[in-house]
Order: sequence, then C-alpha cells, then structure tokens
Amino acid sequence: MRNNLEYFFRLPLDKKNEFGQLPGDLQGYGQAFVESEHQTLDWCDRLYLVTQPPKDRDMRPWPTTPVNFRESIESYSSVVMRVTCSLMEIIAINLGIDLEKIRDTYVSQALRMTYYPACPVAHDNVLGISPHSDISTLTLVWELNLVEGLQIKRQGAWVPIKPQSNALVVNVGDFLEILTNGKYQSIEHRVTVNPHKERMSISAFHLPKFDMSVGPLSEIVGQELKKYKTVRVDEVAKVVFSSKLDGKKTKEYAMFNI
Ligand SMILES: O=C(O)CCC(=O)C(=O)O
Ligand SMILES: [Fe+2]
Repeated sequence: MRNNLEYFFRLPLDKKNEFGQLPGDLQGYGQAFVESEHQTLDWCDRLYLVTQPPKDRDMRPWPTTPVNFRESIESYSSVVMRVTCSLMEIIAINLGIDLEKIRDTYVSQALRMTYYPACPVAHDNVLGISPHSDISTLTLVWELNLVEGLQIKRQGAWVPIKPQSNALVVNVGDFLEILTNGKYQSIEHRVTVNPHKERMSISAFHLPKFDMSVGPLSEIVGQELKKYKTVRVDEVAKVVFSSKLDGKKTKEYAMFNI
C-alpha cells in the first residue's frame, strides 16, 4: 500500500487527474474544499475514496496505476475496518452498553490519502491541514513514512504526535462525542508543514450509515442533560465536507449545543 500510494502521488498531474474529483463529488484526486480564490489553501494533495460498505463504492476515481493499487486499497480498507470493530467493542464494554446499539455507527468508511510536499518557504500561515475535528465516529490514521506533522490540541496547546512504526493513531470523532453525550470527546488536530521532508498519511474515517440520525444514546444520558441534538448524518456530512476544514466551522455544525 505504501509503495503504491507513493507511486501514485509521483505520477504526472494529468495521469492523476484521470482519477480527479468531478464537480459536485468529493471522491477522487485533488485538493478538496476550495471555496474561493482568496482562501489560504492547505499544503497537500489528496485522494479521497468511499471504501465501505462495498456496495457504496464508485470505482471511477479508484486509480488503476499502479496495477495492484485497487487491490491494496481494498485490503487496507478491510484491515482497518476490523481494527475499528475491535476498538468499538472495547468502547461499548467501557461504556457499559450493548454493542448492537451502536453497530450502525461505524459501518461506512472513507479513506483520505494525503501527500504533503516539503514546504521550503515555511510560513506561519501555511499548514498541511488546518485545525479541525473529524466528522466520524472513529478515525484511524496511518503515518506511512513516519514524518512528524500531526499535532493535537491539549489544554489549549498544540502537542506533536510522534509517528510510531507499526502503529495507527486513533482519533475520536464528533459522532462518538454526540453518541456518548460528551463522555468521549473528539480531538482537535492539525498538520504542520515540514521544510525538508515530504509526508504521507492515510486517514480512515468510520461513520454511521448515511441515512440515519445520531443523537446521545439514552442508556448513556440517563438522568443527565442531553448536550447534543439528534442530527441526520447525511446533512452534517454535506455541510462539513463541502466547506474548508476549520475547527470552528466543524464544531458549529457538529456539536449542536442546545
Ligand atoms: O495527516 C494526518 O496525520 C492527519 C490527517 C487528518 O487529520 C485528516 O485527514 O482528517
Ligand atoms: Fe483529521
């Protein structure tokens, strides 16, 4: 997978554009979230694909170069889905809830593969990815070439996450925060640029079924006050995925404080 992704990102632009995003569709190769000519762009290239469940796949933007790329995306997708299922089982036990109650909340998966070129004229305003929290239940991030850049916000300060070989970073997403009425909190994060080294990562977002609504689980809320409204997943996703990632904007749409 690592070699295939690297090979793909190094192809000439016209070859990559054969699998480019089409207007109105987020899937494929490109720089998402370009709203205006005046906005600051994130310093990265992306390949975004919906990978699970298999019936939701649109194969058009799945690259055919290198030849076994599709196969490796498919097997990577199933492996991270299995890891996610195990993590969600542990989370359900930890919360003292029946897994069946949340099984539908991580059945969809999308992979965002990102290439961050080295940025020799690093500038304070340039970021690999602007601060945001993920619109997911759980996100598993693989920092494939072990280059630093990912940072999480902890007690108001940015803390670098040191890449580990043979390890994935697990981010709690906004839907898990909503479902658990804030018991699990989504994490704000960003990616900084590196003046010398390029960086590659794959984020696997696990999301609820698109046509369902998600709100705090009654078993978890109990006598507490509900902190979030019940929202339709497709509506939240439409708003968030079509706007530039930005911590505040995501929170505005996803946190739903009453
Ligand atoms: O590149 C990374 O390490 C994280 C990327 C990320 O936050 C995202 O794709 O949402
Ligand atoms: Fe993220």
